[in-house]
Amino acid sequence: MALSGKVAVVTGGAQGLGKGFAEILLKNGAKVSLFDVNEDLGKATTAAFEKEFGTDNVLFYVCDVTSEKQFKDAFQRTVQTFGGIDIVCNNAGIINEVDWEKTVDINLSGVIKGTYLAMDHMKKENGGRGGVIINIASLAGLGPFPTCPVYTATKYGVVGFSRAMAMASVAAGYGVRINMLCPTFVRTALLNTLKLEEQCGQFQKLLEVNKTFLESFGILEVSDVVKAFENLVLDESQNGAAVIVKTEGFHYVKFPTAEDLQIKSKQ
Ligand SMILES: NC(=O)C1=CN([C@@H]2O[C@H](COP(=O)(O)OP(=O)(O)OC[C@H]3O[C@@H](n4cnc5c(N)ncnc54)[C@H](O)[C@@H]3O)[C@@H](O)[C@H]2O)C=CC1
Ligand SMILES: CCCCCC(=O)/C=C/C=C\C/C=C\C/C=C\CCCC(=O)O
Repeated sequence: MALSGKVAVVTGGAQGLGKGFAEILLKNGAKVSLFDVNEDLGKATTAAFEKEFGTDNVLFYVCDVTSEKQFKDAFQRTVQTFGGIDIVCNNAGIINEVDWEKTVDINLSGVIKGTYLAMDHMKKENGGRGGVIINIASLAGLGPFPTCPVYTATKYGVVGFSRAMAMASVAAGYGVRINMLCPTFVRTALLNTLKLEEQCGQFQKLLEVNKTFLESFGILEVSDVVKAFENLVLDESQNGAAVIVKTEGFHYVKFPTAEDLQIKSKQ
């Protein structure tokens, strides 16, 4: 998909990976609407992007992905201003094994809400232009991260939901591709939460497990994941596939496709 002139939404775009995804989309000539619950950080990131990429190309909405109303309004206002949506990246995520319901609300329900709202605007049967939805999972969506069982569950949920939606999109002829990104550890603010008792609760004492995992997988830079993201947005050939990002590089995980399961498109 050529990105120039396309319209993108990135949730959790104020910092970390979301900010990196937004920046590469802007560099490729897309218009980007950032949704984030952190107003101060969101405004600061938007101001920096406006300076570099122009005020007509960036929007920011204060939006908590757990709020259906805020999320719906932010999508609607983006469409009103930019004229449609072609790319959505459901990226907002947290780790909180104590308030684990909040983790499920943001990491899984937030991705489901974001995907359904994106589909409302993008699917061809509603007059949308089609496009791509990239849901940010984790390597912990493909294998267990023992100190964060609920985080792991949400990321497995993101992978399962996205695979099913990718096939539903083919069957229904929505014209929207869905992919998942599964990075190992990345140097962002999220990584610091691993040390915090209020976030990790009973699992905080298993610091040795974290140490073993961190030593085994290493730590990626945001730019490593951004490269994989850019490739995934541009490559239209792999609906329903996940991309793993490790320190060695990135590669597709091949799941059975809609075609393999003999799912036919309505159109
Ligand atoms: N950092 C890592 O090691 C890895 C991160 N991931 C995933 O990447 C995604 C982004 O993570 P990072 O950039 O590392 O985190 P981060 O903590 O640096 O950034 C997360 C952003 O999401 C926003 N956010 C949090 N709750 C929100 C809500 N309810 N509504 C809207 N925005 C909200 C925050 O304000 C922040 O701007 C997450 O889904 C995370 O699970 C996946 C694998 C590894
Ligand atoms: C606080 C940041 C840590 C959590 C962020 C995150 O999502 C990082 C995950 C890192 C590693 C993944 C954890 C478990 C993976 C277990 C097995 C993977 C098997 C699959 C494979 O290696 O291909």
